[in-house]
Amino acid sequence: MSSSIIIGSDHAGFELKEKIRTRLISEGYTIEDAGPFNESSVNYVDYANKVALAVSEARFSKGILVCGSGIGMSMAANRFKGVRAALCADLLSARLSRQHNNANILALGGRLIGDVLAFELVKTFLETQFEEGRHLERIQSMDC
Ligand SMILES: O=C(CO)[C@H](O)[C@H](O)[C@H](O)COP(=O)(O)O
Repeated sequence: MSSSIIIGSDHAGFELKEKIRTRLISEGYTIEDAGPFNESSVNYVDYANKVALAVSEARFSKGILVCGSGIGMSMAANRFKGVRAALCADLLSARLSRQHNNANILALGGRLIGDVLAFELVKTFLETQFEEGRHLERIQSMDC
């Protein structure tokens, strides 16, 4: 299924972002790359803001953010209304972030996980549906 996704990183996540972007394009996804476009040191908050604003404004349904640990990206992204960014490093967390939390941004630690796990995390995140029901009221109570 083709879908429009926005992706961003900092310098520490650049290499993994490029690999994820290439893989998703090959699978038929339309990808907006928020940058950066080289490995020069940058402020991860700048790129978290670009991706999170795009998702918050519903210009993209999902986003992917990659930095060294994923922590800073998730912190920054979750400051935006309507954004539910999940930092994941295992497949069950990635699945539950979608089923229970309707996460719309996946944060990854480019210095902490390998390519194979990263691809599986992205696949799980993009292909798992939100279960709604009891979870919807909980999310709505976050007023986000
Ligand atoms: O989560 C982060 C910031 O809180 C990321 O890991 C950054 O990529 C990391 O801090 C960058 O570190 P660097 O020493 O400036 O490369």
